Amino acid sequence: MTTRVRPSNKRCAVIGGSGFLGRHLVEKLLDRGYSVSVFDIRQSYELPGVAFHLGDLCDKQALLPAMKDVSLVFHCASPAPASDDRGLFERVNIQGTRIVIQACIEAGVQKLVLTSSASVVFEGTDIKNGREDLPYAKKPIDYYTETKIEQEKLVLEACDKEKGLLTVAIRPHGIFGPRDPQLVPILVDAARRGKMKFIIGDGTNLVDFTFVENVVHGHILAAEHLRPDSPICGQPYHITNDEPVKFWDFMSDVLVGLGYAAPRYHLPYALVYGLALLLWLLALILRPLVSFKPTFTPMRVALAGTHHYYNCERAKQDLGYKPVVSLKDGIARTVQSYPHLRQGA
Ligand SMILES: NC(=O)C1=CN([C@@H]2O[C@H](COP(=O)(O)OP(=O)(O)OC[C@H]3O[C@@H](n4cnc5c(N)ncnc54)[C@H](OP(=O)(O)O)[C@@H]3O)[C@@H](O)[C@H]2O)C=CC1
Ligand SMILES: CC(C)=CCC[C@@H](C)[C@H]1CC[C@H]2C3=C(CC[C@]12C)[C@@]1(C)CCC(=O)C[C@@H]1CC3
Repeated sequence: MTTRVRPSNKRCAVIGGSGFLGRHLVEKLLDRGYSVSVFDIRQSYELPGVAFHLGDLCDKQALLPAMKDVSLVFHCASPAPASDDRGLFERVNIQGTRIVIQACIEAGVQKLVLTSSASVVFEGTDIKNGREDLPYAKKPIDYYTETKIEQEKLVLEACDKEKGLLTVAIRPHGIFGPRDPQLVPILVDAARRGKMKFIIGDGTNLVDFTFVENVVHGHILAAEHLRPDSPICGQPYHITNDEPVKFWDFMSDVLVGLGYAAPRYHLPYALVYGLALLLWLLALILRPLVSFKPTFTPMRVALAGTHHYYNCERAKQDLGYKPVVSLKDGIARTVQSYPHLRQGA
């Protein structure tokens, strides 16, 4: 007879642990006394107490060693939204997530926490104080979002108390913070190329930007509340800073903090959206001949010119969630962490 070793409650694996959010999560888990295995396609750092397993999450045989004796798995790997590669998103976010679930079951993992996205309900039009019961977007704004929807459904449907795998999904929005390779670098690049002079629309649209440590806090609370008798099993949770801010005020605070001018001139939303759509179509038609990536994509214009903020009451009620870093402090810490992106650096 073989006796199965019961995995320690403090052993976990972070799939995507080399990425922006993943690394912050790993650091906090270590602080809280967890031992951590990272599974990622690349290794971006070294830390005492972290075992790296490199591979593609679509390969179950590569995944299984990272889950050995692990009771809790965080899945926060995804191709970057900017890659805009439908085949890659489908392979990694949908087929790969099926494989992650199978591997969890085979390895005897008890809890799976998925990093989903609040954008799974966003169709490019206003969302004000959206709750988790909004329907999934019927027309998602891009392939990334389309596959994040399928990914979330797969993970939540896999929650099965009988089989012993409990699942939950965290839906963050607009994650920012030190080491983010997307938001601040894209913004600074646009500013340096003189493209941050304009405000799309009237500049009053409210959006959630969430400091990375609050997102990490939400993930750990979800993991620690995930028990067979808990109402959170198989549910999605919005995790935000709970301080919706005008999109263009946030952009201005970051730009001014780094020594760049704030955007000043207004452009009508419909005009910019129309132009972005035209450019996108042109890039699609010309793809066999030339490859160019416009800065203004319809998706980015929609994100920059509409309201999209979410209610996180459910996380407060069920997880005891409360942001641990305010928006003001989050922006200050972020700005301070990018000395190389300052004007003139
Ligand atoms: N950043 C944001 O504002 C938001 C992010 N999210 C979600 O949060 C999660 C983390 O995002 P973020 O930290 O910003 O992203 P990152 O790209 O920084 O991190 C993702 C990590 O996963 C790795 N990865 C990608 N494909 C595979 C694969 N096939 N096998 C193994 N590892 C892989 C990436 O490697 P490589 O870099 O080489 O591709 C990277 O190290 C994602 O699921 C994202 O959808 C949700 C809402 C908002
Ligand atoms: C809350 C949330 C989901 C934020 C999205 C983060 C990014 C998508 C944005 C970060 C920098 C933004 C940006 C633009 C669009 C949205 C971002 C990429 C523009 C391209 C919008 C058009 C411009 O005027 C230039 C902007 C550069 C920065």
